[in-house]
This record gives sequence, C-alpha cells and structure tokens, in this order.
Amino acid sequence: MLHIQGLKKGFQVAGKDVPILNIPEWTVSQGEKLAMIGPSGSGKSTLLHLISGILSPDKGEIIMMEMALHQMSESVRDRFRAENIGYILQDFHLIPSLMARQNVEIVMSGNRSKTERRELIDFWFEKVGLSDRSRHLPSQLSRGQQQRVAMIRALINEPKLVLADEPTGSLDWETADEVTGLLLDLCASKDHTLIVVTHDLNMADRFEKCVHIHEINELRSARSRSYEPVPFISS
Ligand SMILES: Nc1ncnc2c1ncn2[C@@H]1O[C@H](COP(=O)(O)OP(=O)(O)OP(=O)(O)O)[C@@H](O)[C@H]1O
Repeated sequence: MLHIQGLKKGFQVAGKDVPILNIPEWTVSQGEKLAMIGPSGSGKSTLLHLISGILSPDKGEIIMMEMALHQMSESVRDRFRAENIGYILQDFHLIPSLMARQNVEIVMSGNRSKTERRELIDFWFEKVGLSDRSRHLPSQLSRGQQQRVAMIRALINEPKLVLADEPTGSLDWETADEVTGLLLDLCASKDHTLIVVTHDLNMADRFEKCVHIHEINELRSARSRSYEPVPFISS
C-alpha cells in the first residue's frame, strides 16, 4: 500500500540545511496497523506530512497504492489525499461554531444525497457511542468525545490509509485507552491501513507492530540525539 524509496527531507534553519529524514526503504502493507515511536524532534510528524503529501521530499519517492505521490500536480494530489487518506491530530481541529455532526458533514463527498449523509452520520455517531451528542457544539463535548468526532471525520469517507499524530496526546490515560481501542476496532472493521505516531507506550503496546523511527531513519537530528527521557521522581 505504501512504499518509500530513497527518501530525504531537511529544513532550512537560519540559512542552513538541517537534514531530518533519510529513509532508504520502507514498506507498509495494506491493512497493517502500526504505531511509530521515537524521541521528540526525530521526524515522526514530518514523515506523516510527507506520506500525506502535505510536504514534498527533497529526494526519493513515496508510492501509495501504486501512485507516485509527488509526481502528481498539486490539485490531483489534494484530491487523492481527500479520497484516500484520513488524518487525525492531537488537537481535534473541530470548527467551534459547527455542531459535531456538521463538523463531519463538511468533509463528506458530495455524491451522496442529504438522506444518505444523515443516515451515515447517525450510524457513525452510534458506533462511537455519541448518538445523543451529535447536535452538540465541540465546546459542549469532553476532550475524549471531541476526539471521537475527529475520528469519525477522518474515517467517514472510508480512506485506504489513516494517519494519526499523537491522537491520545491530550487525553487522560483511561480516555486514551478507550480512544485507542475504538480507533483500532474501526480501522480493523474496514481493513484500513493505520499509522499512528505516539509517545504513549500503552497505546503502542496495543498495536500488532511498533516501529521506532530510528529503525527506518538513518539520521538522528541534533535534538533527538540529545534527548534523554527524564526519570520520574516521586516526592
Ligand atoms: N517547517 C520547519 N522548519 C524548520 N524545521 C522544522 C520544520 N518542521 C519541523 N522542523 C524540525 O524538524 C525536526 C523534526 O520535527 P517533527 O515535528 O517531525 O518531530 P517529531 O518526531 O514529530 O517530534 P515530536 O515527537 O516532538 O512531535 C525538528 O527538529 C523540528 O524542529
């Protein structure tokens, strides 16, 4: 489903090129569910942005479903992304003035009738246990409920690939565990391929596969090299 070959990516900082990623080769199979872990600053989010086509590589190829992502024109790539990739972020990014169900409806493809859209939204809100909350504004929902709405929004068009960047990062551990279970179940039921970037080792533990970014990235940025986890000292 996803094949990366000879990928290099860096950023210009104060006029200097700072290399971030050098991935000789990496493949993700259709339907695979994997967690990606690694130190802060090691390039995990950058990699998700490259896979989704939001960023372009400096060198190399990203082949998704046999299509070379960065050989597409920008408009074709935008459409490809909308049709094939669902993106879930730590901070939900729901539109505050729209009801939960409207936040989902705005991303739905236009070839469904109004009735079909309504029934599908009802179905999904029930599936994630939010039937009685679909007409609430985001501010009237808990963080876990908002993340579930963001999950529906990412999955409702049945994308082949779901990318999630620290989806439980702002949730307490119990809610994080629920949201993780739900995300895995929803993706398994539709055979979506799922790549989740996380610092949450409990979350990573629930995945069939866990990849450390340093297993695939030959570079270690200065920041990630200097990263040492701070031991927890109870008072
Ligand atoms: N637009 C940019 N311009 C310059 N440097 C950038 C840019 N985006 C990211 N970086 C740098 O690239 C490196 C990798 O960032 P990235 O966000 O991918 O790391 P990460 O592994 O996802 O970190 P975290 O776990 O803290 O979210 C960092 O050193 C960051 O400062």
